[in-house]
Amino acid sequence: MAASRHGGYRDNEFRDRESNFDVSRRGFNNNSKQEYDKITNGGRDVVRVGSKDARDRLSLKQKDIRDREAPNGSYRSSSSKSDSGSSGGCSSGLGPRRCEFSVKTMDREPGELSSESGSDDDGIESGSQEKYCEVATGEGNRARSPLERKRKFSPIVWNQDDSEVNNLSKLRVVTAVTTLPPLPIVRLSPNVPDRGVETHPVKNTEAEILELPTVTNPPLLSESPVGLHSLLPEQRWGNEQEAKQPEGEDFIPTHNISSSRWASGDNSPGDEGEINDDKEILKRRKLSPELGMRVRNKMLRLEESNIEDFVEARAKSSESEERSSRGRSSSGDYHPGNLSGKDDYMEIDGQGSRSETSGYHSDTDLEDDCRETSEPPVPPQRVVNMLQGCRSVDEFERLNKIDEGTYGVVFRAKDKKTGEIVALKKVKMEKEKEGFPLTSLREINILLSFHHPSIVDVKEVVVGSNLDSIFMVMEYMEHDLKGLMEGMKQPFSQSEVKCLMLQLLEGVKYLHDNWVLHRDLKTSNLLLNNRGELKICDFGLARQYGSPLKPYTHLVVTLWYRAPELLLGTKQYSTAIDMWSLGCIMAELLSKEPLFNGKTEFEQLDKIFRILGTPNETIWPGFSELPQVKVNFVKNKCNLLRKKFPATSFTGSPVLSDSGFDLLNKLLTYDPEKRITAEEALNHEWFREVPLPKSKEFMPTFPAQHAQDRRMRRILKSPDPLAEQHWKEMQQGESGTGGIFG
Ligand SMILES: Nc1ncnc2c1ncn2[C@@H]1O[C@H](COP(=O)(O)OP(=O)(O)OP(=O)(O)O)[C@@H](O)[C@H]1O
Repeated sequence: MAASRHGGYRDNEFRDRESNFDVSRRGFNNNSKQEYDKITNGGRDVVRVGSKDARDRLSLKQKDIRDREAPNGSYRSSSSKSDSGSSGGCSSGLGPRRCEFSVKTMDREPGELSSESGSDDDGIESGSQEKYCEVATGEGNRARSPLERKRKFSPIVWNQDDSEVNNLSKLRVVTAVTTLPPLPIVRLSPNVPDRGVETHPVKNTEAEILELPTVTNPPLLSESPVGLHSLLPEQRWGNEQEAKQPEGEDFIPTHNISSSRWASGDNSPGDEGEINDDKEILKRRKLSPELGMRVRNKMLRLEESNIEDFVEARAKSSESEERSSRGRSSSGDYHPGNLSGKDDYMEIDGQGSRSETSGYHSDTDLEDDCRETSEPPVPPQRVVNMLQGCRSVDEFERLNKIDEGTYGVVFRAKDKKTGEIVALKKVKMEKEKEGFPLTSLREINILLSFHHPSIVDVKEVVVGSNLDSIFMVMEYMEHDLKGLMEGMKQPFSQSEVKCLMLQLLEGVKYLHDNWVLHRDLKTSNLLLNNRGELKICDFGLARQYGSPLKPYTHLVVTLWYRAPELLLGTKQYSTAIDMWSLGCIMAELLSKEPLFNGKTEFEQLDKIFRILGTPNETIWPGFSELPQVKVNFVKNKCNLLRKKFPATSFTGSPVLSDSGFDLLNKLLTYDPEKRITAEEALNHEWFREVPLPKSKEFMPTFPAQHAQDRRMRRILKSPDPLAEQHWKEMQQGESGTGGIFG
């Protein structure tokens, strides 16, 4: 009956299969890929993408299905894809995992998480205050705050084997620099330690002059275990060197060239041994000596900012060591934020509201980055050995422009050598004279460091013929969810939404477990490929967070997906802001329409309050003290969300079971402390009830979107009246520094 439903695929046929699956999922975590596969594949543990047999069987099965579906011409062929790399589903291609948490996901007894919405309809629709409070306060969630819950998971143990955990003093140091490695932080010159470095002025995106240290005297730095001399090509870094460190002695693991994907022998079958000779590098990279030098210098500058961070991290870690040896509690709790020695330090973001648009990058954030080396940085497994040079973008054939965002233009391209189709995100360097955009540095660094099936994979960084252009080479994804839904006649089915939400939650859990807030989760930043895989992209606004909370800008997250605490001006926020966005996304996936589409912050809050009820001090302690609360908002005592998502509908409204509604409510809980966490959401009953989550392999496929359609369509529907004008300006201002990719 639903033969041509936005993909021409018969939903019921597979739903029946899915309902027969034996799903006894007892909690997902990053290490439970098999379980994840099991549930997303309907509990059939034989269907594991990583297994060739399974793939063969799957492809046979799918061929059979395809044959039957052929007339619709839209059933996805997953078997034909090689499933290489991280796109190989959850069970394959994960690469080296640094996220090997020793913290186990809490096992849950069946039935423990039963839906609490019960007869929500009555309570909510009648506007019962009691019922309203029950829903809006997220009573179902345990009272522990997400931060507390996160803090419980000290990152110390994340990357360590049990044997390593035994040595606490070693761990403390390791944590400071290994599991908390650096983002390439541009530091204000006054903070640059006097270690024989000179500074090069670089301006950040906010036109503020910053200075990056350039090493002129490696021997001085070599006093520290993070000696910069070790970054010279003839030196090797990484595990080997770390292993030689005497036990008990502080050591600072540094850039692990041997684990770099650009390092010799790693991912480059043609490279024999490490390339130490600059000329050889240039020859191999086919770059002119001049260009090669410029790439090197440029990249070296980025690398050095990392190094500087290591140096400072080490200083701080020693400081922290000292402090802890003096008066450390014996609890063993260890929080990354404490590394800084700034536990009681609180910066106040003095900047005012500057924009309501998404993608705003605040001074506060920049300053945070400049000053706060205490934050838990990204582990270094995938730190790029930039000394080895980058490939030129000329090695790619431009196919078409996919989209253009605030920070970059995205092209579809083909690797001339391998024929692989990739997405190239060109970093916008409009303000090149002001320095390399910090947002892009963050994005590159995070994406190169993180490796997860639900996070878009950045394969490498390449340079344009002019060094002003830098490109991230990403796996190509056929769609973004925003553009996709705009072209769909009907919204996703519940089982499809479950499949997408599970993948999304896995990705967000991975980020949060690794102390990163995405801060811009929205449907246009969720990519979907024709293998049913969802991946989060656009980490331009992502940042690390730590304990204790620090004030950040509240001007993050596109308006429609922005959490109420941000809209109300809080500057201390955490993972819960991403969870709110997930609630908005879940609702949008179910209904194909944005849930709260305000044009201004006020209107956005107004829309939220009209649907969820106006919060108060009872349901959200601390609410009345939020900066923007003085504004006279609508007083609505009813939560009308259930009306939008009824259990049954004859009017075409998207339906949602009690359990699904419970999850939605918990994601859209006002009080961020009570809002559900990614881990809890992954364990929610909704994912275990019928209809079960659709297997990725059985997700429908969609025709590829036309180049540029994505952005133009979005702009036409944008709530921002200036969006179209901005688009035209962007088009005009496009500078051609990337050759055919200009
Ligand atoms: N790997 C990819 N494969 C295919 N399309 C992609 C890929 N990465 C990004 N895109 C497309 O490009 C768009 C813009 O990418 P991205 O969000 O990373 O850029 P941005 O400049 O940071 O955007 P924004 O203005 O939303 O901040 C995405 O919405 C998506 O449609």
